[in-house]
Amino acid sequence: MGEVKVTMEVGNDGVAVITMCNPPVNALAVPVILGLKEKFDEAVRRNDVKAIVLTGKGGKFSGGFDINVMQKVQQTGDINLLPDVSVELVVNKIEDSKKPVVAAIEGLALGGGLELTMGCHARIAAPKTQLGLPELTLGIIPGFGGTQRLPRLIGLSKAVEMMLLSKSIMSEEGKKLGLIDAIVSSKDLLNVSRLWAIEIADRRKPWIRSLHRTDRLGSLYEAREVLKIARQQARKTAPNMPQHQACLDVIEEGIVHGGYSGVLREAHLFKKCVLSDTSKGLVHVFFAQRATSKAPKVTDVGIKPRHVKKVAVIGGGLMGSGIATAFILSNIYVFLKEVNSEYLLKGIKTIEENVRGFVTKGKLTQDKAGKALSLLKGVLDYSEFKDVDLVIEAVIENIPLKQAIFSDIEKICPPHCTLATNTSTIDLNIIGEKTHSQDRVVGAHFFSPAHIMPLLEIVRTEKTSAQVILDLMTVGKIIKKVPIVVGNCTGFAVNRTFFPYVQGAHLLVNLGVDVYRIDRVISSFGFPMGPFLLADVVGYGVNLAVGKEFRNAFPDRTFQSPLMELMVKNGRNGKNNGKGFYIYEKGDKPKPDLSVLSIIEESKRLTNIMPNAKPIPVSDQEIVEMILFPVVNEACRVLDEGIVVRASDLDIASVLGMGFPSQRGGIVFWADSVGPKHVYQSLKRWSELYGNFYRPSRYLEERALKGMTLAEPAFSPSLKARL
Ligand SMILES: C[C@H](O)CC(=O)SCCNC(=O)CCNC(=O)[C@H](O)C(C)(C)COP(=O)(O)OP(=O)(O)OC[C@H]1O[C@@H](n2cnc3c(N)ncnc32)[C@H](O)[C@@H]1OP(=O)(O)O
Repeated sequence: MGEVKVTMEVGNDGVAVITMCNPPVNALAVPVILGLKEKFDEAVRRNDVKAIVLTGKGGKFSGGFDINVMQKVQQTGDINLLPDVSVELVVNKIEDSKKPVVAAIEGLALGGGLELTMGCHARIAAPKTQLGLPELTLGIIPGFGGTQRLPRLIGLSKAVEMMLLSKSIMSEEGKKLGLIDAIVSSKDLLNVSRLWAIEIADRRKPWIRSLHRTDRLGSLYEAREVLKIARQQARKTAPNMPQHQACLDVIEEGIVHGGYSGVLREAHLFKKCVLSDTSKGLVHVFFAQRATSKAPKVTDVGIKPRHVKKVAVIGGGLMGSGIATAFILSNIYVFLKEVNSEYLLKGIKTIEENVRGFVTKGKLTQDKAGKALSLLKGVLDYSEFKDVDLVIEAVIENIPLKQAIFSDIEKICPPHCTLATNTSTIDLNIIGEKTHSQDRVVGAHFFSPAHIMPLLEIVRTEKTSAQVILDLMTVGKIIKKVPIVVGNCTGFAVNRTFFPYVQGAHLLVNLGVDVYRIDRVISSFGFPMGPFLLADVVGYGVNLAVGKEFRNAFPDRTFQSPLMELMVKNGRNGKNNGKGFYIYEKGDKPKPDLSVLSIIEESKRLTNIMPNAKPIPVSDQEIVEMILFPVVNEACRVLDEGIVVRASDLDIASVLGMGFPSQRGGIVFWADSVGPKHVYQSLKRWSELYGNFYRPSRYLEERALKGMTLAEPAFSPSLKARL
């Protein structure tokens, strides 16, 4: 922390170079902001300073305002912890300075970082510098004048797109758009910036205050049209994210009443957004995601990850081909193994389609797609396995088959090779039982579709070595996944925690609640879709198999719903045979298929759990709680058993693996904001009415009664104090 500072050096040319230093990304922590104010004052005061250059140390300009400060404000409610930057620093000390200021930008300028540069009178950047205003992903709006200056520099449409989609651009594009005045090599960056600053001072280059510009804004009519369309789109794509509308409001204020007025309104709404629940949730997710890269006894024991150059994937089904796609897209060689050429060709075709999908969506160039596919080789035997670094088995869930594969690969692969399985249900100790390499056996549980879903659950047994886990975590990040390290149990951390989600939905249906209402309520809570539409999309086979697994593992707390079996018996298997809870017509939203109601009636007759044979009355909130509190309850058991190392890993798992709304911060964070006591008391009441499925766990009960949060570690000081 001693390195957090702002320095100033004045050269013989009369240029003061002000440098921000707060490794690794020069986040604008409070001391940096105070340091900037002080140095700008000094530079303006000093007679030997003619012009100013603002830059960041270590090859990075700045990653933006320090998100830790925002979290502190959220935890304490003390808004005064936020320093006044937008007016006091950016307008008064930089933009309205008597001396010209040039930003010398390298590496990245994000959020508040980019906003500082836009207050300067010119921006010079190194090639491939990342520029963006990603604030909306944190539930806030840009707060250092970005909503006003970006549209004035690059035009309203592009600025709105960059802010609303939190889309960064590279300096090359920035130059074309007018955000960057010149691109020069990193080596020349400071020199060119100094000269540029002097030239402005000498009036040989224009002295431009971005906030005063209007030439890129277009007419008021045009601006209103752009904003109207953006508002409509945001309502559709980000219905639960109030910061999107707030951002557009603030932009409009500036267009109608002038930039300075916009800056003031922005500062006001920025503070409001910081204190919003949406931002609390999203800021939590930001830190929770970063925390996943630290695994105790793995990342803190001084070992270094080994390079994974070649990977073998066994099984070219949906999972195997998705996994192979993820690797080749990140420049890693993949051997895809199948048992016969028919299956192999099918697997390769799926991979080609996956890759083409990225090209169609504009996420990959044709060139890169070709390069990726050239890294794939289909094989029918193990001969290529002799020099692979990682094998991922992704065959059907069959114990003897998996055991046989693991004994084979143990013999053929080199001794350093990691032996991973993508099983989602089978105990890893059983899979590795027939090998002598249990220290190399690990779970690499991807989520379907594996080339798209960002979560990777790394499952360790008591025998898995730290090196193997570290290697998998590292390669996981290379293929752009977020790896969470978890322990071995039925369903591991993610499926196990979310198992009661489906169960709760089925219990409610059998208690008389309408399936379509359940789906509606769950999507308005923020899930991408409700549990029944999800079942349709995934197919009922998965649902039934997983259900059986959990019934066996946790017979005391599973609810036996006959509904899925009845659906299958009636020839229904969801979207893939066009017969599910919904009707699927091309180009249309799925519509309820009311002919399903008779099947639901039969299920209710069979379970016969409705009190007095009448549907139970429930509010929308109760629907959410009766489905999600059992998930919280299972999360508590997972925490209690130490299956995850920290509660926030389950938050990330729920957001990235299960579609839990990120603005609610993840399943445990949400439960803590609702209050463990309320969760506990509700479950207790329902367990008396509807049985064991709702029985509160020991962990939940203890924390609710002690007034603790679910997230705090068992050994936290606050627990000790209570003991
Ligand atoms: C008023 C203003 O408008 C409000 C704002 O500016 S809000 C902030 C806007 N900025 C952002 O959202 C950027 C967030 N950061 C990122 O996206 C990425 O960290 C990055 C692209 C800057 C760098 O990525 P990468 O090189 O992979 O490094 P990464 O591991 O993510 O980050 C390195 C460290 O910097 C920290 N960090 C990055 N940006 C930070 C920020 N703005 N504040 C505080 N810490 C930050 C990370 O938490 C991480 O810390 P850790 O090692 O202790 O976990």
